[in-house]
Amino acid sequence: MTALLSVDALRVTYGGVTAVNDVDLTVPEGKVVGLIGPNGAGKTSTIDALTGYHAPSHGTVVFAGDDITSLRPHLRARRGLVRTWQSVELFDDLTVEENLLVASQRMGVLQALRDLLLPIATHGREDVDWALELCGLTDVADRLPTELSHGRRKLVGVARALAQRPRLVLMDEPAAGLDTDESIELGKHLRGLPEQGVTVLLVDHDMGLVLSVCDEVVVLDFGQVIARGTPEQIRNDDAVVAAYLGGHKEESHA
Ligand SMILES: Nc1ncnc2c1ncn2[C@@H]1O[C@H](COP(=O)(O)OP(=O)(O)OP(=O)(O)O)[C@@H](O)[C@H]1O
Repeated sequence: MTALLSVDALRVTYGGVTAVNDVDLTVPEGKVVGLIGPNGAGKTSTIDALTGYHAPSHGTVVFAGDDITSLRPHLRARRGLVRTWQSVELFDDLTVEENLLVASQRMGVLQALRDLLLPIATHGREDVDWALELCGLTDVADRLPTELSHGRRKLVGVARALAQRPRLVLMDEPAAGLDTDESIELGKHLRGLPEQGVTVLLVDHDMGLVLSVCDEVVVLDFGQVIARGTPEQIRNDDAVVAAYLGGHKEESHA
């Protein structure tokens, strides 16, 4: 199995706080990999380091065979490594489709040349239609985000990342705030991504979602990997159970 993303000895610090310590991670192409852990375990810090939003103090990040450890976020995105955010910041005065169109525009010389040659409305249209379809949003393409349920707005956040045609999408808590039905709906869309050529690294507290959609799961606690394996192995792992029960009882949904 080819590794699309491999992370070696990643360390992330904020001043004197070590949020991620010596983490190795492999995301094989065509898989959905879960990254879970109690509050403060270092999940978002890991995503920030992998996408270039916070420079790691140690370690390497290799994507599609290239060392991207020092690459800026937009250059990683251009190579096909994109993320979603915990809070969905959509443009409320643009339609769902327009929100995706904005995301699908790639900046740079090629974009400028296309601006000269093509009407703006045609840019990225195929990618946007594809992302809308994948997330079951085609019927609300012309609606404003404020007209949608919280669950569907979260899906717009996912679709916005997909409209960039990523090879790997890192999702930071896409199920936060969703009810059970919305989470199941999201899971169906996530599970369909590998066959569309999109590999997924999924961070979420919704254990039902993570254990049902992921091929493998990595568990962090206090910035370190404490377990990795199939959902079945993780479900029965003593260290994982202890991490979630010991001192983290506030995570009733996990
Ligand atoms: N900007 C920051 N400055 C200082 N410390 C930070 C910063 N961001 C995160 N931390 C600390 O780093 C550790 C890991 O935080 P992080 O947000 O990565 O965890 P998490 O697993 O994503 O948590 P949650 O599930 O609550 O989102 C925590 O101790 C947190 O307080």
